[in-house]
Amino acid sequence: MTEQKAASFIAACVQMNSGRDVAPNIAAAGDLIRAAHAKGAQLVVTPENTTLIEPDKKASLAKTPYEAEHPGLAAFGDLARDLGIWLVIGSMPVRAEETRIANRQFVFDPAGRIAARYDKIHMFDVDLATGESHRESAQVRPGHEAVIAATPWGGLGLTICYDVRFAYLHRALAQAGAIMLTGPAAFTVPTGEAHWHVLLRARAIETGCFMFAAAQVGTHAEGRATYGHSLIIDPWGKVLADAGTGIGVVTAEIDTSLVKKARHAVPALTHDRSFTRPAAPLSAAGE
Ligand SMILES: O=C(O)CNC(=O)[C@H](CS)NC(=O)CCC(=O)C(=O)O
Repeated sequence: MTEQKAASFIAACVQMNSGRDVAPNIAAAGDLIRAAHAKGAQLVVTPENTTLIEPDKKASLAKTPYEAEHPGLAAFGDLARDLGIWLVIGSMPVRAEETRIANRQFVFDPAGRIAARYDKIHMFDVDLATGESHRESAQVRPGHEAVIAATPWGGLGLTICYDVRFAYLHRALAQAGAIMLTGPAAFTVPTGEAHWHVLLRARAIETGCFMFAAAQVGTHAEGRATYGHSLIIDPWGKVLADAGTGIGVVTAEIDTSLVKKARHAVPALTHDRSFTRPAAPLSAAGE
């Protein structure tokens, strides 16, 4: 894959507050995607779980059809085609097997075809000090494959939410040809306040990639809250857009020549060294 193609374009992140019913979420996302297109966006990214945030696991399974029957597929494919844009649905949960779902990202090309799919690899299984607990792996079948979509502007590496904490995934994507990364999310408020900006900026800086991180925001069903602050970041780590805590759309002009510039200035992506894993800490007494 060549590193640079068409030089410059407008990208957008949609920030939304998805609820527990699929149809209104598809409609709300559609309105925001149209608003992004009206601002000139040629690539639009929506948050994790765009089509459903249903805390009840039984209900969530029941509301999550297999991909072929999911109304979001047709709706978003048609929308991408009607607007003539590259559309990334940050994730749309789909049934993967009888009792498990996949947290799947879809890239639609301007003809409305699926250009790429990615299943979230890292599962958010945590117990926060605030009492908030998540066991994503109880219902989600994790992915095993890193994916890069080919766009007219260059490779777009796909990640989802908690993946942002795993630098090696982003590094692998960049080393395999990504010059841009997606990082759609439904981040918690406490981890967002402490970690969101710094994690995303670090991934952009380490990889010399643009980062498009569209986020869920506000209060969802059963009091679940998400952090918002959708970000567009350049390869030097500069925040080009921050959506704050409202529902809406942010855009930024993406000058892909900045990728080469950042990687030329600091070629860390090509400076990997191999080393043996540490066997164990050295004893306090010393050797
Ligand atoms: O819960 C749902 O309804 C849908 N799933 C999500 O929102 C996902 C998995 S639980 N959220 C995250 O990965 C947050 C990561 C995060 O907040 C962090 O890494 O700090």
